[in-house]
Amino acid sequence: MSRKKKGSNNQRRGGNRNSKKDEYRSDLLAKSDMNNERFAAYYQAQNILPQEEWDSFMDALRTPLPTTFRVAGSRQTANSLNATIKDVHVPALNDVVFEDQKIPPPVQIPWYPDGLAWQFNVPKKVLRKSPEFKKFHSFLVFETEVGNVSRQEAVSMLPPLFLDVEPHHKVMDMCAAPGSKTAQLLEALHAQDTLTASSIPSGLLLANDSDYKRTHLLIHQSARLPSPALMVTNLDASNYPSIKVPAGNNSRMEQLLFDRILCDVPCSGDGTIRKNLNIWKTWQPNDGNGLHGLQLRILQRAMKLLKPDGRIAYSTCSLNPVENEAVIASVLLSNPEFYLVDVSSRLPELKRRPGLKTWRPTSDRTVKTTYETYEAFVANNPQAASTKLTPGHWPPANVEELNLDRCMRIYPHHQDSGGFFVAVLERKALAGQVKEKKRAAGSPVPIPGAKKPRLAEPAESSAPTPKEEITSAAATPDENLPTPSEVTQEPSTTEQSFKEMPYTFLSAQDPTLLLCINRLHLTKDFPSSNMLVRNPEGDVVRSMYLTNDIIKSVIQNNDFTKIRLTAAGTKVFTKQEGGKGSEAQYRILGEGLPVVLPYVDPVNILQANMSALKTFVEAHYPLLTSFEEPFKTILEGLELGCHVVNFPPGEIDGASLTHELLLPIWKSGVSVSLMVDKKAKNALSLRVFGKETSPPKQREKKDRESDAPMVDVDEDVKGAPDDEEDEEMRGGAEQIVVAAL
Ligand SMILES: C[S@@+](CC[C@H](N)C(=O)[O-])C[C@H]1O[C@@H](n2cnc3c(N)ncnc32)[C@H](O)[C@@H]1O
Repeated sequence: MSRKKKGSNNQRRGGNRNSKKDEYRSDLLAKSDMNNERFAAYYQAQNILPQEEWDSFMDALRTPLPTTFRVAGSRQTANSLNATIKDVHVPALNDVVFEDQKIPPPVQIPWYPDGLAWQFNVPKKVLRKSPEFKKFHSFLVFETEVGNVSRQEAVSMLPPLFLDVEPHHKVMDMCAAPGSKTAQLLEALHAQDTLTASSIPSGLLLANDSDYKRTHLLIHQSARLPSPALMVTNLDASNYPSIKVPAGNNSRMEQLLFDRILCDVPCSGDGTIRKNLNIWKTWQPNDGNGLHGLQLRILQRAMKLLKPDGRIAYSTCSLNPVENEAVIASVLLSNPEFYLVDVSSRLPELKRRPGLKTWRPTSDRTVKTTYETYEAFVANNPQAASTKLTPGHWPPANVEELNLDRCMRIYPHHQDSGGFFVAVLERKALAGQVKEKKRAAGSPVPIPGAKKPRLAEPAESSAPTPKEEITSAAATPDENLPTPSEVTQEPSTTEQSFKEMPYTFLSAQDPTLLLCINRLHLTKDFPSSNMLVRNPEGDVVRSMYLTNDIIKSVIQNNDFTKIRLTAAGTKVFTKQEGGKGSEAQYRILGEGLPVVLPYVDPVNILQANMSALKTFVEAHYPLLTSFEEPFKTILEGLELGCHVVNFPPGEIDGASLTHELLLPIWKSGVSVSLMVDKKAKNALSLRVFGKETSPPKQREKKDRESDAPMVDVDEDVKGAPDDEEDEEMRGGAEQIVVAAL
């Protein structure tokens, strides 16, 4: 393969950290090298498209994928930021001409609800050099950092949309990392959030991934929408243990079953070939063949965890029927209480093709031959038994009865997207459960490698006693982790020993908790019995987390020395050492404020204005004397510690705040500071005042350091990756403190 000249971008972005990815960047691989005879022969044999579409399909695969993003966050927040994109940014990009060429502005993806997803196709050079696009690009970068924008492939946004999640649903995301779809599910659970305050959903989202490092990436990502209803586990989804919860009001325990389950399974990922150019070089049919068994086991397990009338979305970013229709056909055969849902009238603007009813697997790397039936394959391959191919890789005899045409295939040339597959399955009402039990003993399709799932034991045994408290968001995402499409290994969760901290609920009378509630002026209805800490002694050492009732019940009734629980609830309070001479106190974390806000006594919320906001944003530790009256006197009269400030909409010097903003501050002796991390502050400054904040001046820093809080406000932000290329892998700032304006 010939390569075009290497750009200098790689060096600029920090040496060769991304060398593996950059090697295959679209501007480094000539179109003429985007060929793979095996790929073409295989998909021609599968008849995935009418012959007349083949050339446009292949052409689309050879063109770079447009940039797509989703306006994230709870509904009101997202709608508000979306209006800014539509009414401010897009008009400014409407008439951009670059090197004599008109550059098209971003457009809304037509099928995405409420126009919240966008797409644009602009060369990097334009993003760097056109002042209008440069400004828009900075806006996107900052909003992504604070979690208001999610750079996500358009097709990857699809599966959660078919689940219709509601705030009371119990939802499971079986293969969740790095978490772009988890975020969508969380947003749906939090549909009732307002611009400034978070709701506490009665349902839950259990997000799981078998890769430990990627689980922490997931935790990092989902901290963009802090939720007391989120739990993260690190387990093999194909063998996921049953979770116990009390049955109604009596003391009997029953298995927790889910209303909605997402199975976005590991796959060969050839639908991502437009951005993962190495697939051109490496593709061969056994990639998909080898994953079929794991995909099947994960989906089978999901089916056992689903409530009657519940719904599953199964998805892959692969075009291979062996990973798609073959998996669906096999599970339908062994679970007759399930059926494929006809979703053809949903998202009417989405161009899709029905699922296949015939396909021809092969284990021949060169794809010289493919086989219509398993029997034909065995007859022609003496080594058949040593391949990963099973009868379940082929269409079953009753394929016509399964409605496989209800599956959705998304092809790149139809709407300039990646390739994708989604199937929506529902479980029939209760009578089906009886059938399921009868069938379980002799399911017609053997599932390669299937194990009996473990049952969670009652929470009797004590948790391990690690030395230090670990905050759930402390992981540093690893940029060299494989992208989802590259995950082709059988999972192993046993590689790392299980060192998670225990989860201990505080007594509502815990003296430190009570002190904290008093100092922060929280109302009596604050759910103090749902506060947990994570350290072996169960004492308040540093941070306190809030969960909803169902997460509390799950934690209290299951043995988490056996279920690898890596996060639960959301961190709301953390200890703040005082400056010189003042005692330590607890403060509301920026990310926790929306959750705590409904319980902050309104009389204790300080009222500020645009001038105060400007002072807070321009300096890092502004002196009390730098504020205008009457806010200056209000600040001077405050006790030291954490307070909440309300900035109502307003204008100053041409800058405007269009929605109310509530932020935590910390008052020290002579200065006061916003308790938001640098990135959030930058995004706020850019949005309201049109400029970034400046780094602290040496002088300013020196003058105030004796007065400033001992812990920097950035203490909770660790290791956000800075690779803008890979949106699925991209983490964001951990604190979502600034709602969209
Ligand atoms: C396609 S990716 C998921 C992408 C994710 N849903 C998102 O939207 O960000 C597949 C994920 O499955 C995980 N995985 C692989 N084998 C697994 C297993 N046996 N159990 C659970 N997760 C598994 C991988 O670590 C990977 O993160």
